[in-house]
Amino acid sequence: MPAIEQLPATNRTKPLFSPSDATVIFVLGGPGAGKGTQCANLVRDFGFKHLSAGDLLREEQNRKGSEFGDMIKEYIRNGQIVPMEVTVQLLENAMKSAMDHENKHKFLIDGFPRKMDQALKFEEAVCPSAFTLFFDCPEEVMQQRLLERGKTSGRADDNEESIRKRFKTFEETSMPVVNYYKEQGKVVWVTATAGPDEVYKVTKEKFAERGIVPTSSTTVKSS
Ligand SMILES: Nc1ncnc2c1ncn2[C@@H]1O[C@H](COP(=O)(O)OP(=O)(O)OP(=O)(O)O)[C@@H](O)[C@H]1O
Ligand SMILES: O=c1ccn([C@@H]2O[C@H](COP(=O)(O)O)[C@@H](O)[C@H]2O)c(=O)[nH]1
Ligand SMILES: [Mg+2]
Repeated sequence: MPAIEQLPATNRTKPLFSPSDATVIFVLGGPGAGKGTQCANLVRDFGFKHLSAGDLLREEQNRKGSEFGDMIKEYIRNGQIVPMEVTVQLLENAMKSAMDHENKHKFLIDGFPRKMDQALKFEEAVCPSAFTLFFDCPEEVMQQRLLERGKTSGRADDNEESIRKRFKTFEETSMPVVNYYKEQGKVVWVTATAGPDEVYKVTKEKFAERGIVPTSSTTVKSS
């Protein structure tokens, strides 16, 4: 990728894609709320393309020759939000690739936007969002899940110190984004304390209320 100030999305003031080119659903929730878990269910049943901002950043961090690798590593370990130019560009690149090579046009953008500047820039330069799916979960529950996941995940931020920092960033920086969309009536709110199956059941019900149904339910079975 070019230097940060030369990234194409940075200076664009009209969205590259319109809502008729691509459906974008932002997926938010605290660290460990179950965003990735539920996105996997939605991909399986609804045909979405799942783009996790965290996964794209980790991929860029590990890409040989990336000029952003060291910076990303530090931000992630400290639970801070990487400068938005990098994340917005990674998402734009991934969307383009999915549209061109996989003919996918419906996106779950997981763990993004985590900060107001990202929300505004993405919608200005890449694509307006349809709505935000928000998984609401108490900190104690999320902490338990993350510590459990940390036994095997190998993630540099699944430890007590990083988790504490991630919770702080979530409350101070990411919840204002959820509230911004909530004020516009653009949040689908799901309580995520129960087990994964129950959370998914409620998610599907809320999607159905918006007319979004599993792709398999429209498939005509051949005899
Ligand atoms: N509803 C649930 N009940 C119990 N455990 C869950 C539930 N949803 C997810 N988990 C488990 O909790 C851990 C975190 O889930 P997941 O990775 O989906 O969360 P996340 O919101 O994507 O987290 P992060 O913000 O760190 O990426 C995983 O080990 C997952 O298996
Ligand atoms: O828009 C984003 C999304 C994520 N980050 C950084 O990545 C980690 C991990 O994200 P997960 O969604 O938990 O995989 C997050 O704590 C941030 O440090 C980001 O900077 N910007
Ligand atoms: Mg995740």
